[in-house]
Amino acid sequence: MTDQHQDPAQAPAQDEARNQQQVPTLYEWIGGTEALERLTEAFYARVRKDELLAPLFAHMDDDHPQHVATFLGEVLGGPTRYTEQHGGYPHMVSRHRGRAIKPEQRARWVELMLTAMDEVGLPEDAEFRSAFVGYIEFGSRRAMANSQPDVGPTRRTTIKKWGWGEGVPGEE
Ligand code: HEM
Repeated sequence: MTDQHQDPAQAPAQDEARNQQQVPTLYEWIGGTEALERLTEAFYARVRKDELLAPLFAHMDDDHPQHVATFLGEVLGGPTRYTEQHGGYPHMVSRHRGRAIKPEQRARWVELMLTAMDEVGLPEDAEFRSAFVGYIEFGSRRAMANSQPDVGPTRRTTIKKWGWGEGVPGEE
């Protein structure tokens, strides 16, 4: 059936589906793996020099920033490489377990991440920043909770995806 002959009752739903397909993922919007790796390199360079955070990360591998970039890429709707090649969600949780992250360390982690976002020139539109910062806030609070002594096993086994939420590009 051509567009000319489509049932008018179905047209709004089809328009909506078409519009939704045009909305890029946060992964595409940020600039893909290359942008995420720039972000995590700049971020962990700051972490290494930070008095509150450096002790927590004293033993991280050189490829830690790259692994976190891969994880974030999957969260933001990019390739599912962290799940396929790096142990997925359970591995990420296991790396936070038992570290007893303190509230002031989490807050500093978020602060340095926001600084690094500006440093590497991530998109500055309100829609992108609010969505990404929303995830950083969410993920850092989950990491802190899962790092506390005596916390039980997590129910989640797969990486949670994050999208635009209420602020989608192109809307006022
Ligand atoms: C959105 C928030 C966060 C995400 C997405 C995240 C992600 C990750 C991932 C993917 C790993 C494992 C990397 C690998 O596979 O090698 C990891 C490890 C780790 N994370 Fe996080 N993390 C977050 C928040 C935090 C916070 C708030 C802290 C502490 C303030 C923290 C401390 C650590 C530490 C200490 C490790 C282990 C480093 C090592 O290998 O020695 N994370 N994180």
